[in-house]
Amino acid sequence: MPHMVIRDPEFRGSIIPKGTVVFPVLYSALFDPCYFATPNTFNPDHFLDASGVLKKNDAFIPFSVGKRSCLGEGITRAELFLFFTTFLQNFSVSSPMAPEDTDLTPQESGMAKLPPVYQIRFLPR
Ligand code: HEM
Repeated sequence: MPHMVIRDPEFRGSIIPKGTVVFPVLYSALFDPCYFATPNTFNPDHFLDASGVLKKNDAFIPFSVGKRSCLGEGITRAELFLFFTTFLQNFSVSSPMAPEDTDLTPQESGMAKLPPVYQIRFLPR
């Protein structure tokens, strides 16, 4: 989302004049190799410590940060939790292909990274 600076802040040695429109690029944090060992691959270890316990990753900011961060973050997190727990309680998920043969490389598409088309099998538990 575009934002406009309301003062003349200094950022990394440069003054950003009041009124300048700034586009925060969340991509630069969400794919930062300093915080994600393999930023371009599906890797749950990005969010687990050495013991397999969930850990907070400061660069995981899909809802942005600060005063104008997403107002819907709470409801979105709750919905995702309810959706996936209900879903996994009721279905077994598998792939008709061997995992190593499934290419999950995102297809670039302007503003977003879209997943490629692939098949998944859902079996009622
Ligand atoms: C996966 C789902 C969602 C993601 C990843 C997401 C992400 C974002 C991001 C990145 C922003 C911009 C923050 C900024 O400008 O710094 C934003 C703003 C906003 N989002 Fe979401 N959002 C999601 C779902 C929702 C939902 C479900 C709602 C409403 C129920 C919502 C309401 C808003 C509102 C009102 C803003 C503007 C906040 C402001 O400008 O003060 N979002 N969201």
